[in-house]
Amino acid sequence: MLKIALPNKGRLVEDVRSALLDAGLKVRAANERALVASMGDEFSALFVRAEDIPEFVADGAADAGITGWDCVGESGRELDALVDLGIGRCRLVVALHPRPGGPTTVDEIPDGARVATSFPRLAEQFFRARQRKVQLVPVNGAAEVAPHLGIADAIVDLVSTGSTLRVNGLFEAATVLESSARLIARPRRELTEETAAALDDLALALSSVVRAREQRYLMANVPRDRLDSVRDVLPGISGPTIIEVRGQSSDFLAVHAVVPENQVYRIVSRLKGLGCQGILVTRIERLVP
Ligand SMILES: Nc1ncnc2c1ncn2[C@@H]1O[C@H](COP(=O)(O)OP(=O)(O)OP(=O)(O)O)[C@@H](O)[C@H]1O
Ligand SMILES: O=P(O)(O)OC[C@H]1O[C@H](OP(=O)(O)OP(=O)(O)O)[C@H](O)[C@@H]1O
Ligand SMILES: [Mg+2]
Repeated sequence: MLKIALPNKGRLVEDVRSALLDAGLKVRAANERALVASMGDEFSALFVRAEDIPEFVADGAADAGITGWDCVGESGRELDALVDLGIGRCRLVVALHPRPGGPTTVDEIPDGARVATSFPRLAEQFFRARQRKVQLVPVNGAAEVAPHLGIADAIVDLVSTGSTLRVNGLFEAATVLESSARLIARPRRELTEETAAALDDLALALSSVVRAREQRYLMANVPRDRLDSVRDVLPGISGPTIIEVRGQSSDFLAVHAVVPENQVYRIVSRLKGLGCQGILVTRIERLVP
């Protein structure tokens, strides 16, 4: 059984659970606070803090893990990202407090400025690369209040909607790292053949889920004489599937296609404009090209 380290609380828990479920892996925990659980037939889940997961995987306490890329970067450990799950999207940023004559860019941050962060390693690397000599103030969370408490001049923290920064009167000056949750494992050369093969299966299942989430399955009845125009609107994976409709007026053909989720809105109105009828859009569970 392969051991997969998963976040036990916080932002990633629900989305990770649902991605695994869509991949066919149901976590069967004895109770809410259990630290281990079985997951499908091949895996067991180990619930730990998101930020500890890279260490656990790197040290071999778990065979793989799912956690934020920010946590992996901060750990400084050599780990491979096998799948980007596209969840827990956020950015690690440098944020500043607006004040007259104060810095508005990273290059204007003066030597000796104090920077509050719970990402000291990534922050240190970032400022070193920009030749800024800042003084890091390690905090465990809520870095945004540090400038108000007078203990820091800037912060390095995670942002997604930007509302926490806004509420605290800070503005973004630079991006340190783009993050999302990844399936991680030790470098391939360190894995046994058996472990590598089981992880390939897991990576394939999860990536098929991620791909499916970005796509929709679209069906429509298309006027036969508009087929060429419809083909231009519907790319599909390898072009739309075109089906003769038995019993229906021979003026129509049924067309099925896989289309990007963010284009469904535009495609449906264009199909309508071409005289298509009975347009149906459904979710896809998994997509293996
Ligand atoms: N605002 C956000 N939007 C999207 N993803 C986020 C956001 N904040 C954090 N994350 C992601 O979720 C991961 C875990 O963060 P989370 O806040 O759940 O735990 P934590 O801050 O490490 O611990 P704690 O439970 O003590 O808050 C982060 O490492 C990051 O990858
Ligand atoms: O840009 P926003 O959408 O406002 O999100 C950013 C906030 O989210 C995270 O904190 P979280 O809510 O996880 O609380 P925490 O500080 O306890 O981890 C992060 O540390 C920011 O404070
Ligand atoms: Mg947090």
